[in-house]
Amino acid sequence: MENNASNGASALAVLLTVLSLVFGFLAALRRWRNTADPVLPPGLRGLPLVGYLIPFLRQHLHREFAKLAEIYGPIYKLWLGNKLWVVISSPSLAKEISRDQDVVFANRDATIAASAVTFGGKDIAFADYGPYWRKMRKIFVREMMSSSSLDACYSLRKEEVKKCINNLHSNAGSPVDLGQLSLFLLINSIMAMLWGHTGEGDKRESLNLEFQQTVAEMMVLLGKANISDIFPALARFDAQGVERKAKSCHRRIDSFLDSIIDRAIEGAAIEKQAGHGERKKDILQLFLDLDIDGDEDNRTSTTKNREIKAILTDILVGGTDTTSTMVEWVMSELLQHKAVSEKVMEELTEVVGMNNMVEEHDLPKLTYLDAVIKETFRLHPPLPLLVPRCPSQSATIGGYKIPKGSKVFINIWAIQRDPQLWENPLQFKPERYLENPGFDFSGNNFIFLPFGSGRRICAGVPLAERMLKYVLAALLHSFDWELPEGTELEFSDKFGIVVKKVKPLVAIPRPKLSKPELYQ
Ligand code: HEM
Repeated sequence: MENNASNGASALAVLLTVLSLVFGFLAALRRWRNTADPVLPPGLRGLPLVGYLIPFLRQHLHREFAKLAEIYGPIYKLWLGNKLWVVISSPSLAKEISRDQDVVFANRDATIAASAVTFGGKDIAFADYGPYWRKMRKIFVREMMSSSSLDACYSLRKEEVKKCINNLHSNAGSPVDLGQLSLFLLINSIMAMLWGHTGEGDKRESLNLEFQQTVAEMMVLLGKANISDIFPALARFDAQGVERKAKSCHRRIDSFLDSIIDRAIEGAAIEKQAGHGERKKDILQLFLDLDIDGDEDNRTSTTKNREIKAILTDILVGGTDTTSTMVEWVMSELLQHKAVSEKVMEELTEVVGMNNMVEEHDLPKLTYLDAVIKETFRLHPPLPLLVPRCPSQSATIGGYKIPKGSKVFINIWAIQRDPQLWENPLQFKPERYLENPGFDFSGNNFIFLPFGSGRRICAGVPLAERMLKYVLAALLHSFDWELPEGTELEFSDKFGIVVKKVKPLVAIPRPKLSKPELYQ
């Protein structure tokens, strides 16, 4: 009996020991899990809705984000409706996103306006990361942005720049809105490169003008803060009419591109019949000749045209407003900094001479102008938050959890003005790039990322670099620029798809080349 009782007591003791060990182990595991499981980044919680919306609508998003980083640190979160936004403001975290975990963060989160104008995400900028995006990006970079393709359409760019310089010369002494002038110059040059030969003909000028205006309208819509993006439940009301207007722009662009493609196909067929030899191709003709899919027989021409139209739209959207905005910022900084401006002029005189117009082959020798452009990119990046990324699965960044589907912004505006990374960051000092040549647009130096980084880095860098430098060199070498009497320079900016000057830069050109014939 006694034996039985003592056996029962020891069995109970063993059971209790085992149970306490199991519970202890489980509790330890839970504690370990709690510390090992990353949490969401710090940030705003439960603020009244308006608290979130005010910075969003105030159109100073990059500045508001930089202020919040001072409170919450280099990675923080914001809830907008049920959407999680994560803002990154340090080079090491930018590297984690766009280099170390590039594939996970290689998706975009297209806004309603962007979806409406990108042919259902058939473009490069908003296509999901995957085989389609890889194929289109490869074609774009290899066929269009290669040095030989860009050299081949130089004459088309040059003609537009010459026309612009000639017009300015005819109206010399009158004030010019430099942002507008360069936007139309960029749209014209890019249209010339895209379908320069196809677009020839009587109706070209009027069609181009109409198209120019539609593209400019589309830029405004793409940059507009849209409540429907924050609260998808409200999207069907399209309260601000952004979706309706974007679709209307898209229809006009679509039908314009259709007619251009039809004319290109007809033109090529006529030339072939007439037995004309190969003539120089514009980008559209290059594209039409390409076997985009490697499966040409099984695809309709409608699908192929849709893909071509999506890419043409990308080039127009990505390449015009960004570059023309930079022309305006560089010109503003030069008007503000006379000593810098004089050095640029000296370099142009030495490299190009007063008896010549600038040519693209002069550009590599203009190293000081190059530094001026970089310094302007640092202080006024046209896309201060890049194009937001969206993780395709949950990830850990800086020890914090970033859930799948969040919208991730890299605030390069804040990084490029951070006093811990840059000496006297608010000073305009091009010499920093001469002293330290380790800065370029490749996205490898994470304190300087005007074109982004990683696999979704800007696909148009080679063209952007050439066009920006060429247009600036031509404007600066052909004219002296001065502000109209009584006006002052102003540097405040406003957020949009591209961050622009609030007050447009207006300046007066005074011809300075040795002979008037040079302007013809
Ligand atoms: C000053 C001029 C320009 C600036 C500052 C600029 C900047 C940018 C930035 C920051 C991105 C996003 C990069 C990222 O997510 O890391 C981007 C993407 C892109 N840009 Fe540009 N860009 C410029 C000119 C151009 C030009 C001239 C073109 C076309 C010819 C172009 C085409 C594109 C395309 C297609 C993408 C999407 C790339 C992708 O998602 O794979 N850009 N650009």
